[in-house]
Amino acid sequence: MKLALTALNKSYGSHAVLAIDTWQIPAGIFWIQGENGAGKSTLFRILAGMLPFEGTVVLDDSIDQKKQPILYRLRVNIGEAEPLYPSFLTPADLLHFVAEAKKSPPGQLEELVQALGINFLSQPLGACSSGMVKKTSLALAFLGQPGLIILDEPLITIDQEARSALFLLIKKYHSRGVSFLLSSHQPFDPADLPLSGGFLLQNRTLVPLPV
Ligand SMILES: Nc1ncnc2c1ncn2[C@@H]1O[C@H](COP(=O)(O)OP(=O)(O)OP(=O)(O)O)[C@@H](O)[C@H]1O
Repeated sequence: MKLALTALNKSYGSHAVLAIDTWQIPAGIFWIQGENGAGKSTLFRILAGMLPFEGTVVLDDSIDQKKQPILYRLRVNIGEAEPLYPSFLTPADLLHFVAEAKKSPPGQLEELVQALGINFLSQPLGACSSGMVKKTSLALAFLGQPGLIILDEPLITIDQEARSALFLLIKKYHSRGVSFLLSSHQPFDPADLPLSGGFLLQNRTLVPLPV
């Protein structure tokens, strides 16, 4: 997987949030850091195809998000920092819907449910704790056959067991060729996760950081 951005600009009204001339990452696991309000979630939502922006985002030198939106969205998944879902839906409803939309291979959904300890499949999300909702969102982010999985603050609200399960899943999918973009205000322990590189989002652009 290779991701390349060119002349990417994003503003909310008159508030400019991102101005990235060029940025490229090869396959790997990358940590994006930045202060509160630096624009990490905005960048992640743009990369996931959820927000309009100026510029180009291209995967593997060939899949342009704006020109091949369906193919692009099959290859890029996101787990949002603070996911919000309709309260009447259950984790099972969401997981089955997304599994179908993302062309999930047989057995994948069950494997993710088991790995993340989602033993509340039929409980409406409105009655789930924030950690339960977050675990559901993390399972959703792995569904299908993505080349890139973006996880915005994946560690918030989940317990130690789920955190270990998540690190194992990231390593397993990475060994199959999936790349990851992660944000976290807490550092990742190299014993938990082998990072390929890091970037700081500052002054609306991305600066490489030593890992
Ligand atoms: N929908 C929106 N409308 C207007 N401004 C927004 C919107 N979403 C984000 N912003 C602004 O864009 C800037 C970047 O926000 P963003 O959520 O991308 O930052 P972040 O780096 O993810 O922050 P945090 O670490 O606090 O989660 C902030 O100044 C924020 O107020």
